[in-house]
Amino acid sequence: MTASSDEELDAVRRRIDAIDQDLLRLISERARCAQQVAHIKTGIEGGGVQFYRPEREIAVLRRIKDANPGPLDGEEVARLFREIMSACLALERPLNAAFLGPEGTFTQAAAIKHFGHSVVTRAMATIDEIFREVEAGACDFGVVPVENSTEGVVSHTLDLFMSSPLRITGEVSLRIHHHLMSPESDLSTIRTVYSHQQSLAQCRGWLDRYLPHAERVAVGSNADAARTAMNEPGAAAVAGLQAAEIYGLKVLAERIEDDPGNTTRFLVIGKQDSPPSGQDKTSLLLSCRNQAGGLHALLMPLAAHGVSMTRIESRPSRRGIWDYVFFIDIIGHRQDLPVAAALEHLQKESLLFKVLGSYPLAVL
Ligand SMILES: C=C(O[C@@H]1C=C(C(=O)O)C=C[C@H]1O)C(=O)O
Repeated sequence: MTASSDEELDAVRRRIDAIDQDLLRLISERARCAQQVAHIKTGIEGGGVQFYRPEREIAVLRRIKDANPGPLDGEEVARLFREIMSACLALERPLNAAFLGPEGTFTQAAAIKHFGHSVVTRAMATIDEIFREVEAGACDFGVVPVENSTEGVVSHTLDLFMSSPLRITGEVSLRIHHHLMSPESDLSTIRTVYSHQQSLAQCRGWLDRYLPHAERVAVGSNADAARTAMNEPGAAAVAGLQAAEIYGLKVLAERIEDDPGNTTRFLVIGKQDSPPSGQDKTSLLLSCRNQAGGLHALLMPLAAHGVSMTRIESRPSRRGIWDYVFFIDIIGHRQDLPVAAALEHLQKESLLFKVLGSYPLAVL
């Protein structure tokens, strides 16, 4: 390196150091503003303060993405601001979120993607337990898997909504990469593969090809699988990278999912409703009369008011053999005029009518 390029490098580094000082000062100033917000909120609302405002956070992230001058990618800057807000909110009051444990599951990764790293994540053994903890007020929010792009819907989660008073307050999509990990170093020694049943299904092609003789054992979660494999000779787990790190396993094969676009959608559940953010989604639980044209009558009001439906799932209601309920997602907030009109109309057509929640479309 020449003397002049050395000097040039030094000059740029000094500039970076000065910028970091400015950033630190600005971030601290922002954090003090968040503290003031907390103070004002407590004054106005007294005991029942809602510190976390999802619609406000989403507005901040959208604004940042729209104003982003580059060269950093929009998603990247939004992620940085997600973390700044997470830390500022924790100064007001730390949030806690129940997820499907143990440590290292994709549900935990989804919780952190949604709330940022300052959220306190609490591992639960089952999806039922997540609902119960949030219902009891022991956790502010819960994060539950609801749908996978290759394996379809997580029906247990949908079933729990039938009897729960909780609301959907957000959604998170996560790209899922599966890895084969083991205490062993050689693929040929693997006799048992542990994983969650959905993950085994998502890697079926790879497992058929490379481990055709290994037994596949379904367990409660991917992280459980990693923990089990840790102490068992000849065992391997299919799980995410975090699990390999937490349980000290060697990654024998990376990204073994059959579909490279493999994505899982998670729902954030809580007691509070999210106010309109301008770009929202509403989830409904409906059931119609068991007669010809029943479903058609349910969907008519949506079409009549120009409301788009993005998903429909049917589930047996467990009340009678032919009695089905429908989980429907539509675009718009329940308070938006066309949606409000469609919902009023729908309610008259349905036997069972429940708005599971209106929540902002995910930014990250
Ligand atoms: C600062 C506020 O409280 C929280 C923190 C936010 C932030 O750091 O930008 C935004 C929304 C709230 O979750 C607020 O309500 O404006």
